[in-house]
Amino acid sequence: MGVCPFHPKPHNNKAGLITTFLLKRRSWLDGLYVKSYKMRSGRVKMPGFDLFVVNDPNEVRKIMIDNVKEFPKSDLLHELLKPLLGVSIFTTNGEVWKKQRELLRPSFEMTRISKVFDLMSSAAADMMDRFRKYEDGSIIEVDEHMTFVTADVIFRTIMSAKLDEEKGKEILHAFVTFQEETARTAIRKFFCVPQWLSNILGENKRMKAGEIIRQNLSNIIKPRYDNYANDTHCDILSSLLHTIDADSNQRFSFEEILDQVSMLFLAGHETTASSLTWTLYCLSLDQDAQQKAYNEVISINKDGKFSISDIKNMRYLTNVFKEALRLYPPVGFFARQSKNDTKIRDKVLKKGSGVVVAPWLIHRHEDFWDAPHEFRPDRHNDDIPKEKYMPFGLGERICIGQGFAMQEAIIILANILREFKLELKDGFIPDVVGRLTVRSANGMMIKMTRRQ
Ligand code: HEM
Repeated sequence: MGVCPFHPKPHNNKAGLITTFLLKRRSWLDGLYVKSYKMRSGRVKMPGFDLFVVNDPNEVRKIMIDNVKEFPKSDLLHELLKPLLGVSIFTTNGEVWKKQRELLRPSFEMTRISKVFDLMSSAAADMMDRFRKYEDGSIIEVDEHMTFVTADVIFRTIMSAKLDEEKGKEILHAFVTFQEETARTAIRKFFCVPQWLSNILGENKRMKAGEIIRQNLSNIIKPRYDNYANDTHCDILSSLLHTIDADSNQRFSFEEILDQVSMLFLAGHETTASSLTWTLYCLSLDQDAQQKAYNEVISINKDGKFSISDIKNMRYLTNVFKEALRLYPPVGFFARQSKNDTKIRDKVLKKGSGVVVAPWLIHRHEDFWDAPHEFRPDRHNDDIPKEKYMPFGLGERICIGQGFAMQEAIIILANILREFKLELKDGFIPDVVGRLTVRSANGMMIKMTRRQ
């Protein structure tokens, strides 16, 4: 038996068009219904878009691995994220994507070296100092802390810069606005709301938020770009600055580098922050799992600085994190489109139709899991087929930062658990919303008490 963390209750029946519009404007999870967690595939018809949701493992394999060229990343996703990410690896396709992935690969090999581990550990140490400033037993909104520390890790590892608290607040606030407005823009596009109305309803606000984030990143990157020959840093930005494009034999332009860094900032902090907040939530609900994780952490290292091998040996804590990723996959859906007319199961798809593989549904599918909504870290003692568990994606578009994120998450969790006992604030229920990532709209209120 495991505890059953909160998730939005699905509707009994498929909602009508207007209801769908109103519900999904807030969160796409609000539009799900009971059958969504049982079906192998389903079709969502909207005035401006035809969408196929695919849960069936064989079809998922075709879309994400065997036939991946037929199901590129969606143009709509690219268009929606462009104000922030420009033309970067997360949304590009074909040769452009291939080249960008090649360009970034060596930087991520760097994440295995101890320098990155040390940078993550120092960001975690600063986070612990922030927690220690609260009175013992305070109720703390931990989501804000997880967002800050993960953004700080990205700043330190990618740009060798510490995230300053004031600037941090400005960037993270702009990012929340960007997320909320992007989800709304998507729904407006599905329902053919005209562009002029969309601009009034939030599109301008969204553009402004994207600009604020890019301007802040640009302020750090530009001096280093202009003076790249003397750049002695050993970070991901430095490797981007020194890379020569094999085709043009030129350095990457400032805009190209800004696009990649903005993308790494988005993909690298938002997802990890979401997963850490949900892990702290699950551990606060499941005191037995928390005690087991705590025992493991102190049996490995009671009071010293954690080493890379300490972190690797935290098997149970890793299972806890994986189980939180199952229940609350930060990237709740993967957006693709069909390149040609095609067929999925018995359904005919027209060229350009939207195809969605949704870990949120697959990870909670009734045919694939026992007690799908329960938190049971021990499930991960067994191998789980990758078509049924894919928090980091699948196939050639799999997350490039997976190793980075796993290492970072365990460092942060181990530091918190060793020093604090976590309990959910009495009566607190998270407001689970699906936007670009799966987050709690009312934060995460946790009582943190010092362990003696
Ligand atoms: C718990 C944390 C994370 C989760 C759950 C996660 C999840 C994912 C998923 C599901 C995808 C594939 C999306 C798709 O196929 O549509 C992806 C792609 C990507 N992620 Fe992550 N991610 C995490 C952390 C990170 C970090 C820390 C970085 C970088 C510092 C990163 C960088 C990327 C990049 C660059 C891609 C695009 C890869 C490509 O298309 O070739 N991610 N991530």
